[in-house]
Amino acid sequence: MLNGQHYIAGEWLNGPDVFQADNPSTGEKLPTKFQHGTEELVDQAVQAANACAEEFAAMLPAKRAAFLRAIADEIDARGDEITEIGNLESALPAARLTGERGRTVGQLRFFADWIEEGSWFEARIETAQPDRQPLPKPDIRVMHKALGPVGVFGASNFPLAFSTAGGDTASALAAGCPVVFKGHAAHPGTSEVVAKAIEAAIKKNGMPKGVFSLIHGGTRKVGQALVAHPLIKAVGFTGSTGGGRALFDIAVSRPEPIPFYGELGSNNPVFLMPKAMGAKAVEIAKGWVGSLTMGVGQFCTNPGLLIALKGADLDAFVETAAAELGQVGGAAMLTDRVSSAYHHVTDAMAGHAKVTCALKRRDSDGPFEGSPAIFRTTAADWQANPELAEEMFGPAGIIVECDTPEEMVALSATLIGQLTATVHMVDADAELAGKLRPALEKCAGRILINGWPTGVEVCHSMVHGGPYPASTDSRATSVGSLAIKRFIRPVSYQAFPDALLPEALKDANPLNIPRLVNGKWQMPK
Ligand SMILES: NC(=O)C1=CN([C@@H]2O[C@H](COP(=O)(O)OP(=O)(O)OC[C@H]3O[C@@H](n4cnc5c(N)ncnc54)[C@H](OP(=O)(O)O)[C@@H]3O)[C@@H](O)[C@H]2O)C=CC1
Ligand SMILES: O=C(O)CCC(=O)C(=O)O
Repeated sequence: MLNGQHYIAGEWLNGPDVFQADNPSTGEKLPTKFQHGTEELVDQAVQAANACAEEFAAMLPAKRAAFLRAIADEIDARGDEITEIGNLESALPAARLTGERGRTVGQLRFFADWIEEGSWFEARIETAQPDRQPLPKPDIRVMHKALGPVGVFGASNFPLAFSTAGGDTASALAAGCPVVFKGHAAHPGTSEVVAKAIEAAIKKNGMPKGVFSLIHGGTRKVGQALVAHPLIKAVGFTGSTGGGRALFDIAVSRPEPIPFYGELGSNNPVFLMPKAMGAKAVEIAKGWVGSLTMGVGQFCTNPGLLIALKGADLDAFVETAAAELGQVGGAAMLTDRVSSAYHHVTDAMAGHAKVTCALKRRDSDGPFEGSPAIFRTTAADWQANPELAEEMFGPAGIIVECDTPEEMVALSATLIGQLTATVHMVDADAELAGKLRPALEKCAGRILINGWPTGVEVCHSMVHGGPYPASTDSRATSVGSLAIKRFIRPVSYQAFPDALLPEALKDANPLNIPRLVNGKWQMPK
């Protein structure tokens, strides 16, 4: 049974007004009335987070790891409830939500293992050389410490893996940062059930109450107040370029600017190499359709921009893709806003003088409907008309036709920041693919060969980010163990007596973690 309340530092609280989530499948309001957030409630949550920030940061990794694992267990224990409400609020099918839950709990357990392993501290020790000439060298040690309370914004398109206990929350808690989570109005019930799982884990593990709060929105002031709050030390965000940029501007304009890690939009260009197209255009087209339509195309990794040589192979590709897409019906998108934005951008594309429409349908008049679409243009027109590079968040792609391989290479050098870039090739395309690599390294966070970018693997070598506008900080990732780096900072300790040092830096290495000692790695016993 949902209560519709905010979860603030261990209490379930009301706000001044209420909102209801939409059921995207019917367009009707769901019954639960959720409380609006306020600036006062944001302050209450952040104050509580700040009050426990030092204790939480100083906790031994094993204790925080047990907490993360308990959250995962509590989410699993509510699996059916989460799938049921998640489906009503997002229209995502049960199988997708079950898979996303697996990714979410897997991510929490992954971070638990990672903080226990200990190399994330990046502990380095340089021992003193009192006799060094001309000056003695002091003992200097460094390790990474939690930044303090972190604000997290849930994404509409991943109600679990990029939401309440999703990647940003998991990496911030792993780092030792209390989290104040701003829920997405598209799935407040899903957020409430997951917050109840976190509440249970807090109680079972004796965590301080301020370590996690969920505050619903209902008004933009909530998110703005969270980013502007003087005690918030960093923000994690997944969403639109416009929303992310507005909040980024607040974060960096504060009297004390803070890091804002926004994972924003991307076209995810895919280069179809000529020899690969000659050998398997139909197979590649089928793969593209699968990736393009996954989750009604509502992935920031959706491959929405294809670049290929014009000719018979490309025509066969488009024919296959259009036929395959003909089998994929339109479906309800996440929100009215997402669906309206999709229709707006695809209508503009279809009406553009420099674009040919290879496929565009509207399968129903439902307010949240989104149907597949394919557009074609030339490389010259694509480059001369920047509006053709606008992200189409949904199951739509634009194919850019090049006259020559040289034109493909030239186009690659004009790409703006991307989460991913993909090359489909066979061995005989290696020379051309090699020429693309420098430009793709420059624009993208992840480069794939013969794969599809949807479905980000949670692992140690993942980068889910990229140069702006794909993200607001190209040095960061929001998925994988490197994500913890966003919420920690290095502190050096000079000439500290052993007893005053944090555990990670004590001579005896009580945490048994890898450390760089006088320039040489010492591995745990
Ligand atoms: N990069 C990605 O992965 C994603 C991109 N998108 C893109 O975003 C579009 C809209 O989807 P949505 O998920 O709602 O993303 P938004 O960016 O609109 O919203 C994300 C979160 O940020 C808040 N927010 C947005 N703008 C502001 C602002 N100016 N001030 C304060 N808070 C703000 C929203 O609050 P509130 O709910 O109150 O508006 C919400 O909590 C999609 O059509 C798609 O283009 C969507 C999902 C993922
Ligand atoms: O492709 C994925 O698995 C993740 C995509 C993503 O981060 C997003 O759509 O927000």
